[in-house]
Amino acid sequence: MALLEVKNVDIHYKTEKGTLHAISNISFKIEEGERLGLVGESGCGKTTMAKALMMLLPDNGFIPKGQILFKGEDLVQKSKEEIRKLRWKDISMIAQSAMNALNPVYRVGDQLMEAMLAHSSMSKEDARHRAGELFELVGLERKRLRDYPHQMSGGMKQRAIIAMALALNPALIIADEPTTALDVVVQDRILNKIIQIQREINSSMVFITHDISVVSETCNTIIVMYGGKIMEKASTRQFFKNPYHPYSLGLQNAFPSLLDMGEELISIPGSPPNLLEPKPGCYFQERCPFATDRCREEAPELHQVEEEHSVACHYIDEVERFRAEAKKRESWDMVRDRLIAARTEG
Ligand SMILES: Nc1ncnc2c1ncn2[C@@H]1O[C@H](COP(=O)(O)OP(=O)(O)OP(=O)(O)O)[C@@H](O)[C@H]1O
Repeated sequence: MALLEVKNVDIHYKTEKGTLHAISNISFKIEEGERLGLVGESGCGKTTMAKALMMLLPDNGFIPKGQILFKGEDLVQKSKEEIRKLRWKDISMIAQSAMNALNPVYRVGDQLMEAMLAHSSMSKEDARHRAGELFELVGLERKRLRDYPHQMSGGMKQRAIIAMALALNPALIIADEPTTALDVVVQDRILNKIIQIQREINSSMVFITHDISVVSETCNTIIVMYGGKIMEKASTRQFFKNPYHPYSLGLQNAFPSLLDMGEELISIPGSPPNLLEPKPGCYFQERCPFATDRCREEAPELHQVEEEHSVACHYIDEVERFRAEAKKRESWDMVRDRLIAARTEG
């Protein structure tokens, strides 16, 4: 049995303008010790998915369909109290704005101990000892336990938050852009630290990022999301060697560290779909250089293309041509022209 299995999940938000379909029919599994990267542009539903795994959706968010099975038990059906017991101890989260999550008027060490005492039967003495160990583990001096948040740099605060997320050896860690707010050198060090600890405690991890180059370095498996749907799902190795989906090809063009020296950066023209009024067909078709009438009418299912590699595109047989053409700037310029023409007509 997988540690986590997300099965046919939809997530909606009630808004003044109607129901927003943030996640549509998403399924994936995470095995013990696996690191899964959820990737996509802003607004594609990554944070919504992460919050759902912690059952921390805002009040207007709900799950009308599907199951989130953690160790075989459906989190969607659990009571608030049952979920509260799982948080931190079994599933923990390093949130996007984690650094601001520390309470400014309490010492950081006390906050760490409090989190441990609230979610386990540890004695105060054990918690104090463990807090010291954790600080050292994330690369902070023990004496920093006595600091208030304002006495720490951004990187130190983020390390303290990571210590908190790892305190009770959770089986699943959800890291939502855990280093975005930090400078690049610190980012790298902290990412390495998170993975080193994740390996030591053999937890599984969902790693959320808009930057696929981060996934290439940190994850075993990758899911590319677009408009709240899965476009491509593969082992990281497969994905970077043999990407299929035109959106994945576009993302790979847009990240410098994945390109060979000298290749130019090409961004994907246009913006993600309006999820308040989802259109039929493939969500990516407006921005896809290869879209046909079929793509405008019929939404593609996820097809398996290789072992543990699935793609939601009608034209997987044409992947060789797509790969060659997606490398050319003209292919994407043509999309830009098409979008401008559509806007002028509209
Ligand atoms: N509380 C909310 N109420 C209404 N709509 C929301 C709410 N939170 C998110 N959304 C919408 O749900 C969709 C998915 O958003 P989400 O934040 O999950 O995406 P994301 O990929 O994590 O983006 P980012 O990287 O910017 O956080 C977007 O269209 C967003 O506007």
